[in-house]
Amino acid sequence: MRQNASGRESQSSAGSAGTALNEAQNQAATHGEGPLLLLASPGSGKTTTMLMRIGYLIEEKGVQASRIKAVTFSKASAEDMMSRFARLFPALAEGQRAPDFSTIHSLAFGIVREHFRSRGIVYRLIEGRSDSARDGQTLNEPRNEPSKTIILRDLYRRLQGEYPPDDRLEELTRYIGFVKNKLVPLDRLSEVRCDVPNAEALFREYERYKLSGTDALLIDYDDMLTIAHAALAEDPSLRMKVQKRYDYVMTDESQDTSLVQHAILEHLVQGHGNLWVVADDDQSIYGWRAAEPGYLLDFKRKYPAARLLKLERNYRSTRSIVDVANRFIKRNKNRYDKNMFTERPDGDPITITVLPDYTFQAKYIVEKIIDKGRLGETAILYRNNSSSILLMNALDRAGIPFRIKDGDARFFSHWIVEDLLNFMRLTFNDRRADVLEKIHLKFNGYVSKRQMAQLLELEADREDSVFDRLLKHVPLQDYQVKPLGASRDIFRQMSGAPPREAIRIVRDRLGYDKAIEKTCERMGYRKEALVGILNALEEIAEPLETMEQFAARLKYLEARMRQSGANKDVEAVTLSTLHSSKGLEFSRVYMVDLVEGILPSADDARRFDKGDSAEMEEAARLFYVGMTRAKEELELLAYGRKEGEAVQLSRFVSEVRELQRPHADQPSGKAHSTLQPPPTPVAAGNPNAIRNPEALIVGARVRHPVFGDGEIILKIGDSVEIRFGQETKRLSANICVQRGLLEPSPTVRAQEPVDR
Ligand SMILES: Nc1ncnc2c1ncn2[C@@H]1O[C@H](COP(=O)(O)OP(=O)(O)OP(=O)(O)O)[C@@H](O)[C@H]1O
Repeated sequence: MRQNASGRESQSSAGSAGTALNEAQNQAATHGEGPLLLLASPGSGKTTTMLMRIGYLIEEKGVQASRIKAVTFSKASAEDMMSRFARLFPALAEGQRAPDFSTIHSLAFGIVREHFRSRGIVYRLIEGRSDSARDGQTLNEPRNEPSKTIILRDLYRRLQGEYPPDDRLEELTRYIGFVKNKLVPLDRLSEVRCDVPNAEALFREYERYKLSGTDALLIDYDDMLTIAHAALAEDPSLRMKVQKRYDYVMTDESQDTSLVQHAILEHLVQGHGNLWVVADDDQSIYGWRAAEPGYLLDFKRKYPAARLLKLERNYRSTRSIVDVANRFIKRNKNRYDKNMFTERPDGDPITITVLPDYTFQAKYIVEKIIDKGRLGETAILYRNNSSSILLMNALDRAGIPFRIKDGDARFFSHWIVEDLLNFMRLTFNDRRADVLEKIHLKFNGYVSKRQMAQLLELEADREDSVFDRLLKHVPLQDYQVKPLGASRDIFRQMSGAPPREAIRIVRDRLGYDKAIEKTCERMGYRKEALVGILNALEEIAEPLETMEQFAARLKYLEARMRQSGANKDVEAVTLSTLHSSKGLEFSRVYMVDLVEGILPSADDARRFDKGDSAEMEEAARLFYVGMTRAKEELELLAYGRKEGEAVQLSRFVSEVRELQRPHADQPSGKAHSTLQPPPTPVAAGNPNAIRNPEALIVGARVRHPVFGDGEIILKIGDSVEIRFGQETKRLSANICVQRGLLEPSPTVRAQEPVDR
């Protein structure tokens, strides 16, 4: 490096890249032979250091680029590294001289191919997910690429008698990957937790199918790893051949490397031990996918000669963010101790905003974004993909360009969405038995499968509705007659209703909510998730006048989600899950839905209460990853109510609030374990008073001591217009807040409105 942090001239020529490394970076980049573990805090320049090391090895040590293997976490980061390397060392990045950046999967696949070739094994790859897999599509249909989704769906149906819903299929896929990545022996499968009934049997069936399903051996992405590992272990000539290929092996994001991946890397460096590993155990967020951060804690045992270095200086964020994030993560117990610090200025404190109700969140963010601008420097981060739906709906309505990182469009093909559209279809034409067939078990009157089959056999009558045909021609139970007659009338009344009203009628009067509840009991689904989908649909329907508009809006949003990478060249807000935000940085970050049950999840909390803190610590790390994406401004958003029920502020937000108080506890503070989810806090004076002017957002219902209950209809700067009955008042937001003049109206009062 041209110059290190201590000002000494260094021998390394990586300085040709013009970057002055600090002392720790410099030591790591110019490390000689043997294993090294570099523990790096967020924003501490680990990628920069890794690239500089490659430059150093080539320029200073005369190592041929092709003898260096740099393993990255994803294909996108391999590409990103290559382009960053090309910027730092343009002369070294061309043609044959370029170093070899790739994912561990691509490395493993190369080994697998060699192994299969030498044994004459014919194989076909199973591709990951197929969005086009629908009920009825089976394994027997010819396809170019076998799809893992279709294979698993079909095996599931064969074993369980019905198709799995998407989330169950996803859980099954995760389980299979987990077992492989953890190298779980077949006789210990039962020790791996999985919420899918008969997961173990399904796993075995899947393995059997891959061996016997077609003319060739089928392998999926996880198999690449296990097969490469086994081949290296069992075939000395292959192992030696692969070992001879690289003199230096480097891995990035190693906190998320799994056991089988570590094992492959071990084979690779067995001869020379030149393994250079960079990791941040505090950013390990893929435990559920079998990442093995514990391996890092054990690194010294595995490689007793290993050198251990730390990069603790954060170049990204202001001191306010770095200090709080550092003390926050120190509450985790299972970690290497690090002390992240920064030389950057203080900046603004982290903002904590608790809105009265979930429904205000998207509107609130939209207002903030309009107010603050700098779209390209803004990110909204969330725990679950489902959060993106209402955010994108609101941003789109406000005409704010956005891009979604790794968007997930499955919401739009969820069976709940299909159900609602079918209910609406039946209001257009209540003679369609084919539409009734899709929902006949889901509303009052409950038409059995047998009755439905009888109805379908009847000749379609031009005049009669499906209900009249049922009542006239199909034998019914006595108790069905009245509700089916009533349902016919309700469907007729619904015809032409605005979509939001129609959804409410389906839910309340046709008894869809009750049917959902029963399905949840029968199938073990999470009711909150399904109700959340219904509420999101209501929100999308809110301003629309017709059901056609509603269907078109859903189509539009789905298309928008599918082109998630759109707006690449436009100044656009980034929407991302916390997981996908790793490695990114933005001037301004909003973290949303920070309530108990989401982050941490109900499952994290349950296990934690039983004394198992692993998941809770991973949830804290995920929160930490989110916080450390922000360069200047970080706002944490929560609310007091969701889906009509009170919710509690995330314990992580309470911890941040506590850490921001003057003289908050210092290093080593409390473990997350000592903090219970807090009771919703109250303000001084009028305990219900709204204390943050930003909570006064359009649509919020408030109560004033003189004017009574009202609704905010306009807000421009400090001025808020509130409609109280027939009268509209224009008030100063700041004065109202300072004097505690407004509180949420009683429908939402139970919760604290806003806190900072
Ligand atoms: N020695 C240095 N002097 C000045 N700036 C630096 C130095 N090292 C890194 N940086 C800057 O710090 C920022 C973060 O660097 P980099 O992207 O390499 O971090 P990272 O450790 O990979 O981050 P994360 O793990 O959070 O994704 C970049 O803008 C980089 O240019």
